[in-house]
Formats: sequence, structure tokens, C-alpha cells
Amino acid sequence: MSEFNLINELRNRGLISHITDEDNLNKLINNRAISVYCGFDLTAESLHIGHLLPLITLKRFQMAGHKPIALIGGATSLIGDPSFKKKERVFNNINNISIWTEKISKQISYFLSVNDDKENSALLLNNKNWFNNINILSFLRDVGKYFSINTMINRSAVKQRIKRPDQGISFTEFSYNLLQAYDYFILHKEHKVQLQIGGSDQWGNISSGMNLIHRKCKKEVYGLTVPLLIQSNGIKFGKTESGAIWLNAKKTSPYKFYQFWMNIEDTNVYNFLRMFTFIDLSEIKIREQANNINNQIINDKSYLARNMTRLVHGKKEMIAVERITEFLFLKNINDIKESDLEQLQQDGIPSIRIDQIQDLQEALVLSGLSKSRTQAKYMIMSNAISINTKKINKNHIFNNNDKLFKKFTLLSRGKKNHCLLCW
Ligand SMILES: Nc1ncnc2c1ncn2[C@@H]1O[C@H](COP(=O)(O)OP(=O)(O)OP(=O)(O)O)[C@@H](O)[C@H]1O
Ligand SMILES: N[C@@H](Cc1ccc(O)cc1)C(=O)O
Repeated sequence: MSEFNLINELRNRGLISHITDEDNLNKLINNRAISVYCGFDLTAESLHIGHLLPLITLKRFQMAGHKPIALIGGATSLIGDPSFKKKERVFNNINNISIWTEKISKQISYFLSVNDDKENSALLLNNKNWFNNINILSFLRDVGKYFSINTMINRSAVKQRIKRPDQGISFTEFSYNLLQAYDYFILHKEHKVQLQIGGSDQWGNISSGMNLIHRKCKKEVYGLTVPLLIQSNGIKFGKTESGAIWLNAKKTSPYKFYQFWMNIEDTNVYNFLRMFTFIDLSEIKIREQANNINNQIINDKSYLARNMTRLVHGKKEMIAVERITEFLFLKNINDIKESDLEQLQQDGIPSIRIDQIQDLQEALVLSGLSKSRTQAKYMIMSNAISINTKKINKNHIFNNNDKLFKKFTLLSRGKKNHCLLCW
């Protein structure tokens, strides 16, 4: 292995929240390639950007020569991890879980190099393979005996639930910790896994697995967590008022995904460049120093947004986002494609369905760009309104020429307020 020190790199990128026995872990991973795992439960049909940090960290291990194992929680998803959750979860539907398995596996494979004939090619496993046939009596005797209830009820991940009788915690969720610990034990035994990573909310589950391996196998293994990113409003990073930012383009369009990064707080830009991208730390430092002098934050934010969009959706979608951005800045209509407008209709800008509409004033009112026909009239007269990027200075009766791809019209007030009319 090269001189490159992965633990230092992760630390400098702000990617370490907890780490066990750093000196020995450092020695181990600098001496030889190890297997490292991270688990993902199936709570929806797509991963969201909260999952990106552990996933990208797994990728960093692979890039440094180690073997990543992504564990799909086909079994654990049936139970639900209570870690830091305020309430008991509603059970996931069993049929959904098997459909989601395929979708999530595909997404993970997109990030990690799987089946590329290299020794450190990523492995995708599913914990239902060992939990489906497990016998409850054997589990309680062989695994349960190593867990102390006295310790478990004091774990910070479930303490708030135990202290709140109005919420409480079922035995089902309380047992989750044993299941994840058993996963680590199986992966250690069968795939020589020596490190588990996850978000910092996973620390309790990871520690339990390390203890189980220590007691059953008399071996030392390691754990590392990445910080759980929380926005200033207290909501987990990646979740918005209206929901999560998904990695699946059908659930969050690439344009909306790009906008999410463009709208992060300025104070996060360089931290996120370090944490989420593979851009060299020295380049990020130069950008940060230059920003302190020239206030180039908007350029660097767009650099982050472009990098993330390319990483998650690929180059073709990144180019589409650039076309859409130009279009919305009322600059270039010629290159716009039908699929670009479909992205805007999906979630990019406000849109309304229209059967028949008389004139521009009516459209402005219906779209909410204007409060009344009178206000609409003044807006048009003052040159504030455009149809498909072209300024309009008198009232207008819509016709087929206004319909891009026979079905879309972009109505704009200034350069920032848009509505897509969908005919
Ligand atoms: N904002 C975040 N920052 C860092 N890691 C995150 C973030 N959100 C989720 N993760 C990590 O992704 C993994 C899956 O998390 P989890 O299933 O709790 O996310 P979630 O889908 O947001 O959960 P929930 O639906 O319960 O809010 C965990 O390892 C978790 O630590
Ligand atoms: N508990 C993890 C998922 C997970 C499942 C099984 C494991 O072995 C590891 C991690 C989460 O909620 O995100």
C-alpha cells in the first residue's frame, strides 16, 4: 500500500465522528487490505442523500485498496432500527422490502465497483440469508446470552424511548441491536470483516457487534462512524420540509438535486466539498482561501452542485441540468429538450395543468405569478413578463406556437419566478 494515510485523509475531510483504537486500526489498514462493511436498511425504494456519506466513505476505503461490503438489511428492515428515533416505527411491508432490495442494490452498485475482477471488488450481501433460517432458541442461547439488559437500557440511542412511558419501545425494536451485532459477527467469521462503518447514530449497534466478536471469537475488530449531518432547523441533512432528497431521478429530478446543493448554507460549502466529493483536499483549500479574499462562494457552491450531480446522476444529466439552468435564466431556449421540461414539471418549478386558457393575464393569475388581472396588466406593461424566455409587453392570446413540444409553456416574472403551463 502507498504512503497515503486513509485515517488522516478521513479526519481531514471531517469524516470521523467515532473511531475505535485508532492506532491499531491505522497499523492494520496500512499493512494490508481489509474487508469493511456498512449496512443499509430498506425503508424506501431509493437511497437518499443522508446515505451518501457512509456510502462515499465505503468508496474511499475501496479506492485505498480495501474490500467494501454493502449489507442490505433484508431481515433488519422487517424489524426497524430504533436508534435515536422518537417513536416506534410502523412495520415495513414485506412485499415492498423485496422490491426495494433490487432497487437499492442497483444504486449501491453504481457507487462501488462491483464484479470488476479485482480482489477488492465490492460485495453486496443480504442479512436475510442468515436470519431466515435462524432458530430462536439457538439465537437466544448463542447470541442473547452475551448481551446485558442493564447495559442495553442505558444506551443513548434508546434511552429517550425508555424514559418516556408515553412512547416506550417494543421488545421487537429493542432486539434490533442484537441483530446488527450478529451481522457483524457473521461477516467477521465468513468474510473476515474487521471494520464496520455507519452514521454516528449507529455507534451503539456497531459497539455491540464489536463486543460480541470479542467475546465469542476473542478477536479485536474496529468501528468508525461519520458525523450525522443536521441542518440548522434541526432536520437531518437530506430531508426537507417536503421530504427527502432521493438519489433516484424519478423521485427527485437531477435539476432539483442540483438545486438542493445550490441552496445549502454558505458556511457548509467547503466542508461539503471535503466530505462528499473526491476532489483533492489541496484544491479545496486553495478555493477556500481564494474565497476569503474574493467572495467566490457562489462559484464554489455551483462547483459542489455540479460535482455531486455528476457523481450521483452522471455526466449526461449534469449537462441537462446546465441546459435547464440556462433556460430558466431566460438565456437559451434552442437546446432545451422535452425531457428537461419533464424534469421541471416533476419537481423543478411550480407548474399548473391547463386545458384552455384565454390570455396571458388570465395565465398570470392562475399560475399565482400575479394576484389579479389588473396587477398582471401592469406587470406586462412594465416588461417584467416573458413567455418561453421572450419578453412580452402587451396582452397575448395563447396559440400552438407557444407550446414547446406541443405541451409546455414557460411563464416567467423577472428571472426568478416561473411557472410551467402544462397543456
Ligand atoms: N444526515 C445524515 N448524515 C450522515 N449520515 C446519515 C444521515 N442520514 C442518514 N445517515 C446514515 O445513513 C444510514 C441510514 O440511516 P437511516 O435509515 O436512519 O436514515 P433515514 O432513512 O433518514 O431514517 P429515517 O427514515 O428513520 O429518518 C445510517 O448509517 C445513518 O447513520
Ligand atoms: N441499522 C442501520 C442499517 C444496518 C442494518 C444491518 C447492519 O448489519 C448494519 C446496518 C440503519 O438503520 O441505517
